[in-house]
Amino acid sequence: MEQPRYRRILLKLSGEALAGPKHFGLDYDVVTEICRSVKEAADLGTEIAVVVGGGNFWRGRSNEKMDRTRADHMGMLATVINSLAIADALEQLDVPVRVQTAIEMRQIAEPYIRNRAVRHLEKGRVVVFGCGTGNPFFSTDTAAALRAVEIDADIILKATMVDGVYDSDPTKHPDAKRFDHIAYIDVLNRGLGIMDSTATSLCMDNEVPIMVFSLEDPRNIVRAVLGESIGTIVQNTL
Ligand SMILES: Nc1ncnc2c1ncn2[C@@H]1O[C@H](COP(=O)(O)OP(=O)(O)OP(=O)(O)O)[C@@H](O)[C@H]1O
Ligand SMILES: O=c1ccn([C@@H]2O[C@H](COP(=O)(O)O)[C@@H](O)[C@H]2O)c(=O)[nH]1
Repeated sequence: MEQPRYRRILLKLSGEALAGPKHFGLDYDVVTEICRSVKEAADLGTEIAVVVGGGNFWRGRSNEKMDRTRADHMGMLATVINSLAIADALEQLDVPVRVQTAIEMRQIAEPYIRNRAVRHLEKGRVVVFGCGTGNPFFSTDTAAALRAVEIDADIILKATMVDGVYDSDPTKHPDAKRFDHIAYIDVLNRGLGIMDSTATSLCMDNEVPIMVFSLEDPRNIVRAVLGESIGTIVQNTL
């Protein structure tokens, strides 16, 4: 059997990608396809924690008329909807899974308890972290960075709408150039918007590498876990 490159990963799933062709809300078939690849990756023996975005429902910063804190609370709730959908699809595929939320909602999910999350991972359960960091003015990328550091993940696999980090936003600049590798400091100095600067800084300070790759083909998750060169690696040393 093929060996996974990483002992423990933090998989950051784009919320937007879960909407599929409808571009809003959840497409359960898309969620299931992604979860098939998560199962395949888990079967390789790598421990998997998941943080999912909420962009398929709501992003606090996009709603300028609202009070930002309240809008961000709504965004965090959106991540819980996505987390529960992922948990459901994984369970239907017979993958053991637990959801933990940064804001308590005990009737729905476990509260986030770091040691408990690690224990779940050691037992081979996928752990899905909902509600981001639990604080407004942050993003799920920052939540992914924070949880990755807390659980001592080897890498953040950021599965998103683009196939890597470019020298400018490729959705706005079709001639943008993709990097195979880039240093965190260059992402920050060039102001590249693939992740927010808080998330990038947290990864840089704690030396957690990030692999950015496209979720258009969900099997990229398996390729990434096997250490194949897909997308862009962000780390300190090039
Ligand atoms: N330099 C860049 N290289 C690659 N993508 C970039 C760059 N600058 C901006 N982007 C944008 O970043 C987006 C990915 O980041 P974003 O945080 O929006 O995704 P996400 O975390 O998958 O979102 P969500 O979970 O909220 O749906 C891409 O779709 C792309 O438009
Ligand atoms: O720690 C966090 C994480 C997220 N939010 C809010 O949720 C939405 C959705 O997250 P994305 O990372 O944009 O997918 C985000 O726009 C925030 O409004 C938060 O407040 N705190």
